[in-house]
Amino acid sequence: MDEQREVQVKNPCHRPVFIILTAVIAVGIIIVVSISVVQNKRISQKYKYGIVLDAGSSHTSVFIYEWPAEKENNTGMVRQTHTCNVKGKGISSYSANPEGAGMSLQECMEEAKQKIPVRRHLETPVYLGATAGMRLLKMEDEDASEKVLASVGRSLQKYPFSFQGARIILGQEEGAFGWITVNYLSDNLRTATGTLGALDLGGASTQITFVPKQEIESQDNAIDFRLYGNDYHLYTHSFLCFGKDQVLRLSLAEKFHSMIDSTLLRDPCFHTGYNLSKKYVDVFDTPCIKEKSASPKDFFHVGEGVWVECQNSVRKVFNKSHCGYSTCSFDGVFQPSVEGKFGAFSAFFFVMDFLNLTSGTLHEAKLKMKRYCATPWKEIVQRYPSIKEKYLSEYCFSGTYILTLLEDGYKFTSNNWKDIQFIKKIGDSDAGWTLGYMLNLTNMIPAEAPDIPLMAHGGYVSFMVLFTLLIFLLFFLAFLYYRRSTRTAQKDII
Ligand SMILES: Nc1ccn([C@@H]2O[C@H](COP(=O)(O)OP(=O)(O)OP(=O)(O)O)[C@@H](O)[C@H]2O)c(=O)n1
Ligand SMILES: [Ca+2]
Repeated sequence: MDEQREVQVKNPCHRPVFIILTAVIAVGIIIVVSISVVQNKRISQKYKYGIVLDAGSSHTSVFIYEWPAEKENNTGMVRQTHTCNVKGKGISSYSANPEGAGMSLQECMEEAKQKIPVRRHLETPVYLGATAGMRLLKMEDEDASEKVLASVGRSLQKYPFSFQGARIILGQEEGAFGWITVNYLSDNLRTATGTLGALDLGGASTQITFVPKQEIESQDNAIDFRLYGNDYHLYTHSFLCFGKDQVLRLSLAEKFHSMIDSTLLRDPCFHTGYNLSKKYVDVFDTPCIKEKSASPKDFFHVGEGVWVECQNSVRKVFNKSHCGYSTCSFDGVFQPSVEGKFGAFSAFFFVMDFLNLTSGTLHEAKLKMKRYCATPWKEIVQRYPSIKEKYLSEYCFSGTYILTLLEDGYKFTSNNWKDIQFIKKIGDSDAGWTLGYMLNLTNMIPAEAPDIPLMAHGGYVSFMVLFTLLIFLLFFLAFLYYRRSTRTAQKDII
């Protein structure tokens, strides 16, 4: 009996060291398995989708966004996977035929059905936001604007997605969501290391949004956000009628008032040799022009190509006569001094990119514009045969308007000109208000910072390798210890 008990006591598996070693190994294996399960969930991740329609004054675009389902609240996770340009003009041009507005969206929405996996259709939200074109139509004919919105709403409801509404967004929203988009895509919101101002130029309105150093004197221009645990106090303004198509009309109307021969409009913002018969209504039929001058049905639009005179004529569009605040941009609108870096997108980019003015100094930009505007129309048409003549004819005017708006309107100078980056996209996604609008409506940007991930991928791999090696070492030590203990026990018995 005594002999048997002695053998049992000496069994090495029952010794404390061995038990501790086995427990450590077991815990180690559990940790390694748990971490690898949690970490590798990422591989089998599912994606979610969202659709935003940007119903602009000149055209409508459909944007499809995608993000990993489990990382909804992490910054930088949403990206644009597809975009479709609706054929034809913007929805506000369908005021006389509202049904046409809804029908115009069909082709792009069919495309969206193909691009988004069928199992995600029902839960995919669809938002339509209309901007300045519809704001102007509402001012002119509220009933027509409601019919157009109802038509696009009916059309979008026919698709298997989750329709969330079609509405005219406010100018402040357009500015603020554009700012959120560029800062989200640049990963500035999580890091809080400074933000990028946003400059958006459309056909019918333009927006400026940034974090100012000065106090915001007008409440209409102030917006507050708390994003990822940081507070932002933004200045924003949307100038209705200051999109480039409306300013062209304003500028032509201004020239009409001082014309001697009302059938001949001489224009320094168009190239020499440009001569086209245009309709008077095409200039004046907009609520942006208050004073309609009595003119004939048609007129000849004749180019003169003189940049300095063009800039003088564009300057007349900015009303600087009154300002009820310490500083104003124009039209009596309060604006603090521009601050920090800016991203300038949509027509700011299209025009400056075409004119090769996205880099260089303000002085160089002016010299290039002078040369470009003085180039005869015949030469311009030959140089750019693939560009539609209507667009081509307007670049001298548009470039001049952009330089004047930025320098005389917003008060950028040759010193901070380099702080303006003309951008189309950041990564895969277009700069514009649509992404910020969707992030806001889906609550995808939390007010407080989300939890930091367990560990970065590099750290995870190193941890797993080291931990596995450690477990092997422990196994080996346990084996050596077991062998030595059994040998000693056998010797003791003998
Ligand atoms: N490749 C392109 C695309 C567009 N445009 C012009 O740029 C202007 C504005 O385009 P966009 O930013 O798309 O304006 P919208 O969103 O339609 O207008 P808004 O924001 O004012 O509603 C329009 O005059 C359009 O003709 C351009 O010159 N070159
Ligand atoms: Ca726009």
